[in-house]
Amino acid sequence: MGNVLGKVFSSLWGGNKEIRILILGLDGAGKTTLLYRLQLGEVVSTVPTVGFNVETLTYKNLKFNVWDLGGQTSIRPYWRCYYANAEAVIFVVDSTDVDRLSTSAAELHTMLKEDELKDAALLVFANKQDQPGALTASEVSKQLNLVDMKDRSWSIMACSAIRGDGLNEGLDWLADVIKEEHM
Ligand SMILES: Nc1nc2c(ncn2[C@@H]2O[C@H](COP(=O)(O)OP(=O)(O)OP(=O)(O)O)[C@@H](O)[C@H]2O)c(=O)[nH]1
Ligand SMILES: [Mg+2]
Repeated sequence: MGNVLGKVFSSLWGGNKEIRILILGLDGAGKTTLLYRLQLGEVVSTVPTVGFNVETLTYKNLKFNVWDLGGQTSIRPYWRCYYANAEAVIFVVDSTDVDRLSTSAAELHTMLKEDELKDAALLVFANKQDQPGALTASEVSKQLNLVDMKDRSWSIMACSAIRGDGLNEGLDWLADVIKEEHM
């Protein structure tokens, strides 16, 4: 029964349409760790991403095509090559990297000014909550000026890509927003 309903709803939302999602954020924020934690359910060892990783994730009947882009300063200018048709951005922040929160905020707001992303939902992950000294989600939210953001669906979630906490809560929010926009 659940399966039948699932299929009905799945066709209502465009069936197997892949939903393009970008994972962005500064180098070392934990984007690649997060991607593979979500896809494989385990922690992989990573090296700094030069270029991108792309994986398909099925979550709550939605098929996400997830692009994890390298975050080093020299490759951030290439993020914009991937903006077209992105339905959502997952922006990852290292909550212990207090010195670079202003850089993170600047990159976030530069990105959000782009016309191609004007309708994209934004999920911020305040990552590395397993570390001592990690700022809370509300402290990160304040530093990123998220409350000033009008005309966009956004949310922030505290998480640890290593431990896995908070990830499903974040994706639940994203799946609900995407389903609302598709109905
Ligand atoms: N303690 C802790 N470490 C984490 C967490 N997530 C990622 N890391 C570590 O942070 C480092 C960088 O993680 P990556 O996933 O490679 O970071 P990235 O954002 O993909 O970096 P770039 O590819 O350079 O943009 C690695 O040593 C990860 O193990 C977390 O939740 N907690
Ligand atoms: Mg990476």
